[in-house]
Amino acid sequence: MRILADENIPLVDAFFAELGEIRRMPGRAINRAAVEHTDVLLVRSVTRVDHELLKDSAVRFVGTCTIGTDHLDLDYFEQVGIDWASAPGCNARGVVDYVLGSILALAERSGVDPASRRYGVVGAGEVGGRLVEVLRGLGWSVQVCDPPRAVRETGDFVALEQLLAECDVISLHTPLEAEGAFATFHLISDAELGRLEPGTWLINASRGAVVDNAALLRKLEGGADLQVVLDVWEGEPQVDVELARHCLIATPHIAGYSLEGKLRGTAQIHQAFCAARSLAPGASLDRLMPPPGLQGLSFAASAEPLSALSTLCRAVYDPRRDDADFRRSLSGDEASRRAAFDELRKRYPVRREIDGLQVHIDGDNPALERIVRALGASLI
Ligand SMILES: NC(=O)c1ccc[n+]([C@@H]2O[C@H](COP(=O)([O-])OP(=O)(O)OC[C@H]3O[C@@H](n4cnc5c(N)ncnc54)[C@H](O)[C@@H]3O)[C@@H](O)[C@H]2O)c1
Ligand SMILES: O=C(O)[C@H](O)[C@H](O)COP(=O)(O)O
Repeated sequence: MRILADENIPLVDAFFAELGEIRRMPGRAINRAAVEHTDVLLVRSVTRVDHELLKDSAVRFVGTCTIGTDHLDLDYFEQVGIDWASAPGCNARGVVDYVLGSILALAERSGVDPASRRYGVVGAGEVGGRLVEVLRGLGWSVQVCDPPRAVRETGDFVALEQLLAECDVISLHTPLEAEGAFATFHLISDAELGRLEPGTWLINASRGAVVDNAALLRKLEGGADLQVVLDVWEGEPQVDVELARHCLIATPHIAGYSLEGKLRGTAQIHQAFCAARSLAPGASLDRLMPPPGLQGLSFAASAEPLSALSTLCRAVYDPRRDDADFRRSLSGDEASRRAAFDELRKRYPVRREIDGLQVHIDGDNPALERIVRALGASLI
């Protein structure tokens, strides 16, 4: 079997070497010539996989080691009988950690208690659903907008208009859908931005085009009292430098880049491939996941809960480091900025997930215990 893999997929050898011969390429360079003699194509989000790419190829399985599938033409796969798989939820926790870190940075910057804010989560699937659980676990007020779920389930869902008007922290976690009853392309544009109260925080770690970037820039240049965190951009790897400069946190699509998230992505695709071909999976992630460098933290019983929350989150991951690296790259010309966007992602440092922490509290501190549980960390 001939396997072509994006060079940024970790552990490809461990999971796929016994299944066939592996070639690697930069994801953006994968083209028709490269896939011509390929049976299995393993990609990340930067490779558009459609009729144009696959029409003369031997590809019969496409695996994307990502949550998002907006780069795949799934209708075409269906039409021509190409098996495919994505990795639902693989890096959802990493995105939650990114959003938590961003909220703490916004709170510190504005001198506001994050517990006093009203949170609005738009899209409550793998990522948004976990985020809602963590925020509610912390005892914070959360509204959820998810129209597709609202038609299927009974639950406490609100309309987007209500959420935008009533919440002062908005976090977007929808898929990017260009068409259909629940289309999300430019879900947040002039009208929606106009509904936001002064002092709102807006976070987008879903897909760039869920927010109309030009409308957002107009709003910010008009002096709107709006604090913005963007991990994803319309037209990546090209980024609107002015928009990035107006953001409190700007990062190159790394919200989900925890080590666990990346390795789970490969493992899930391996499992899906084996299931599609009725093969027994030959490798298991349990044996391949390295232990985290930071394993535990210890607090005195007198620890102030909110400051302990910051300590816990930032000990593992602080998105301001990624913001600083990205911001430095914005001073170059367009070609160097595009290259830097990809390079920062390719050379991304090892980052672990907050729920892998073990926390000891030296005595009784129920408020801090609640925080530890809400984060999904273990109390020892
Ligand atoms: N920045 C990153 O590194 C990163 C990492 C992982 C995922 N993502 C992106 O995050 C987004 C969410 O991923 P996920 O795994 O939670 O997806 P998911 O499919 O599990 O959940 C998406 C949720 O959005 C809801 N939804 C759909 N249309 C909607 C609409 N118009 N309004 C409100 N809700 C709507 C769906 O019903 C679903 O519950 C995707 O765009 C994904 O590509 C980004
Ligand atoms: O969809 C996803 O899983 C994420 O957006 C993922 O982090 C994208 O990373 P990439 O495939 O671009 O490396």
